[in-house]
Amino acid sequence: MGFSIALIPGDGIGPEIVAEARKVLDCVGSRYGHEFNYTEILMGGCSIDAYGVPLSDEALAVAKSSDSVLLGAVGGNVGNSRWYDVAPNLRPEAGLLKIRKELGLFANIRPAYLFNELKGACPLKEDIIGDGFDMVIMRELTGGLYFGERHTEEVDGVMTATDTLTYNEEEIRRIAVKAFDIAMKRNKKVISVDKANVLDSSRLWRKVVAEVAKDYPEVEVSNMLVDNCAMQLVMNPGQFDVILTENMFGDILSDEASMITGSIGMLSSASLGSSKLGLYEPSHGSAPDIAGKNIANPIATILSAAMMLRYSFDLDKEADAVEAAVKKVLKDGYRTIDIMDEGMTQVSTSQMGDLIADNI
Ligand SMILES: NC(=O)c1ccc[n+]([C@@H]2O[C@H](COP(=O)([O-])OP(=O)(O)OC[C@H]3O[C@@H](n4cnc5c(N)ncnc54)[C@H](O)[C@@H]3O)[C@@H](O)[C@H]2O)c1
Ligand SMILES: CC(C)[C@H](C(=O)O)[C@@H](O)C(=O)O
Ligand SMILES: [Mg+2]
Repeated sequence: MGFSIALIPGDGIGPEIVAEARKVLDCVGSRYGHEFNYTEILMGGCSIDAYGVPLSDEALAVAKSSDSVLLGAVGGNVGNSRWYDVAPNLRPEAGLLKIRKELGLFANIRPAYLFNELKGACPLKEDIIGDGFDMVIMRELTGGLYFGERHTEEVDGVMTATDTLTYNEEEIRRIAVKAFDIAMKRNKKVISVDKANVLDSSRLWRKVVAEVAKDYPEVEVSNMLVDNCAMQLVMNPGQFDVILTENMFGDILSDEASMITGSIGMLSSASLGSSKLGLYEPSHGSAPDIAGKNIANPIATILSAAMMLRYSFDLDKEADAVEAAVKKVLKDGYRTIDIMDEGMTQVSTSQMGDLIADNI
């Protein structure tokens, strides 16, 4: 079968890791008889340099008309880059927020899974990790602080900046439904994470989640405050199956969870809406500190491509093949530097991509 993929390499390590995911997809294509047609588009700093905007209308139109979108990462060194000395909607990250909003991708699924082979790269003690770590963060992606009204102004001679956090019950309901649906396919346990001791939006969040829970009597549901959750993740990670949370809490907690899997270079993600069109990207950023060195871990992007096969194209056995190839390569002892451990063989970004592709 043929599938169209909008490919967004982006900035920093983006082009390096996307090239490896494409290599793996091409192997899947020839092994299983599918044709993946790529159209490369610019987003982020590279688009600002070329067109003066982080995402052009033309690029957005290509993404909208594709079967799926695969992204590396966008952005540069925030404290030290010409891309950030401008209005917020002209910064590299604005392109990412725009594509998420325009494509209606309100559900960001971030699976945090510790491969047995990487237990040595996990910073937690063995007795804390126990049998392993396998959970999903269901992060709301098109609401909250990222999309609220904001401005900076001088008030009584003092510079004052404002961001607003708004959720309506429809936005909460649709992401809660996604979380409960995924829990039904897993261990039937949802922990909804909020800050209901302080925020009105979190109080509404709790109320709506409780309503949705009534439709899923088999799912065990509880609430947890976000600060406690940050602590519980490192103290007792095994208690989590599905975390359901709002946009910014999910952003922060997913970076934390990634380290339990060994490295942020292991955490894949899928951003979905109500159609088959999804955006697939690693959870990490453009890593300017290691860009251009061929040392970045491409596995998060490769596993994101596997999620694309599964969710956007319904190619389950092909997705299984990619995940199995990643596991085999780790089992054979190959590691990029971020997950390197004693007695293992260190490989580059492109060597890791070759090894995974060879194992499809
Ligand atoms: N989806 C995205 O496009 C996305 C996501 C997060 C951050 N960003 C952007 O990326 C830029 C850099 O942000 P940051 O430095 O805070 O976060 P980052 O995730 O880019 O990097 C954090 C640390 O993790 C390391 N790292 C990240 N990915 C890695 C990989 N695949 N293999 C090995 N090591 C890896 C980096 O070297 C760095 O030390 C910022 O402009 C930020 O806005 C973009
Ligand atoms: C770059 C930034 C806008 C983005 C986010 O916060 O959503 C990133 O950190 C992520 O996790 O995808
Ligand atoms: Mg993030």
